[in-house]
Amino acid sequence: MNIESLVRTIPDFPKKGISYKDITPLLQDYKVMEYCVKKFAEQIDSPIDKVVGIESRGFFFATLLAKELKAGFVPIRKSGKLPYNTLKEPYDLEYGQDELEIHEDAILKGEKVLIHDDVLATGGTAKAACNLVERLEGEIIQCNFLIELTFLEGKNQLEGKEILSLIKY
Ligand SMILES: O=P(O)(O)OC[C@H]1O[C@H](OP(=O)(O)OP(=O)(O)O)[C@H](O)[C@@H]1O
Ligand SMILES: Nc1ncnc2[nH]cnc12
Repeated sequence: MNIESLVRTIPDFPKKGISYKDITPLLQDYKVMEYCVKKFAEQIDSPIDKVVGIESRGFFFATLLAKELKAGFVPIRKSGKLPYNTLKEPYDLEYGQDELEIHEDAILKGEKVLIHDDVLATGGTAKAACNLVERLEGEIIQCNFLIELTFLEGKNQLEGKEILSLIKY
């Protein structure tokens, strides 16, 4: 299946100079979503306790993947959205700055964690997510992404982590 053809590139969104990868066409077909979930799942060879999805586009596949892997789902959200006690991590992204949060009881010490997001760009977001999981003493088994913008070298931020991306630009 050619999933790359279902990613739409929007020039100068949300800021001039950014070539935005829009995954919404890919989400419109449940067979494509099934295919992606299968592709992710077949490259995870140890049991997973929690799949962590990063707000907001990371949530789409993280919940599907959690169900497929018979794991729990944990949201990492942007500042001020989670209602209970949280841990916070500031981060930089390709077009700005923000802060991510996780509930303090979302991951138990030693739990095996898969981190998912739609896009790995500069890696700031994924790195902050890894820091949050590791502060809760979760063990990160893999970080996976639908899309990796290799020219931004986000992988360098995730040294020592297993990384999987279905589509690379
Ligand atoms: O590797 P980085 O340079 O950190 O960028 C990747 C992040 O940027 C996008 O999220 P965005 O902050 O645009 O939020 P959204 O998912 O809510 O649209 C994307 O979904 C990743 O989370
Ligand atoms: N170019 C891009 N397209 C979509 N999401 C992104 N997140 C960071 N950079 C992005």
